[in-house]
Amino acid sequence: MTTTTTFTQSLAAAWQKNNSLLCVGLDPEPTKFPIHLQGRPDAIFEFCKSIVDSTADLVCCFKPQIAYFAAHRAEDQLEALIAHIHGRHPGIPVILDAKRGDIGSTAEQYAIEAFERFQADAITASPYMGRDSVTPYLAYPDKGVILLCRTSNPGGSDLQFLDVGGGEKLFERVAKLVASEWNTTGQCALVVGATFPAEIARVRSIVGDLPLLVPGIGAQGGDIQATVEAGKTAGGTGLMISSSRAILYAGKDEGFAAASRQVALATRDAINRYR
Ligand SMILES: O=C(O)c1cc(=O)[nH]c(=O)n1[C@@H]1O[C@H](COP(=O)(O)O)[C@@H](O)[C@H]1O
Repeated sequence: MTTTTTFTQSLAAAWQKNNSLLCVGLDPEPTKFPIHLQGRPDAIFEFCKSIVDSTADLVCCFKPQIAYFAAHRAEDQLEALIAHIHGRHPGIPVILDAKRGDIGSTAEQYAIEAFERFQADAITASPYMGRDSVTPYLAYPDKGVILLCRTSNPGGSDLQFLDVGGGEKLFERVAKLVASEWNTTGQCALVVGATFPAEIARVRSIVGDLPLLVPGIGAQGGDIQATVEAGKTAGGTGLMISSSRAILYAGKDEGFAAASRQVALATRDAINRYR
């Protein structure tokens, strides 16, 4: 009998192996690439591959954002990049950040795209179309489904802070629903922005040890100490703290990947100080 490693298990193993709660976000913007890569047809793949290879021992996961590839007709480079991560850095899970959300029949296609075409280990999705819109992703028992709860952007409050009754806010209802009713198979996680540490603490108090994807440190200015102290589990894990631009564009010339490594190392260590 073959046993498959689930996203949750891979994540837990990577937290331990690399002693890291850092997620490097792969949001490639060709205009920000070093000159020697610009104009190359495979520039997006080469840029991301260099970042991946120079940071893989420092992270608990990678998170490519699909729009940065699709906008440049570079889905084939995303496919190649995920295959490269799996081949060269086995055990490091890949989250496809796609923030999908649609009726079940369409979500089935999104699931095929994420898990069969791109071979991602987890996907980000919106919870707002309800349980049946998430079921097609949960049909892949080894994959993770990371649902938006309290996003890092200022406008996240427009809807997520609405009172849904008795003083309960919408993001709290999402946290409760996902942790108690949707996570029957242990595949779910939530997105909570680093820009709102009080809400990270609130979500942690609702969801037990559920993994939290926490973007918003680095370019968006989230505080690392406040984020870790609010979100860590009793065991000092439970978090995928994601940073994209601050790591990707740390350097400008041929030594860009080494510069990214330095920032990733400093960020991982800063996170570890508060675990
Ligand atoms: O799901 C996400 O990853 C996400 C959720 C959220 O609330 N805020 C947020 O910034 N993100 C993503 O996280 C990344 C943040 O990038 P940086 O601000 O450059 O670190 C982008 O790819 C966003 O799309």
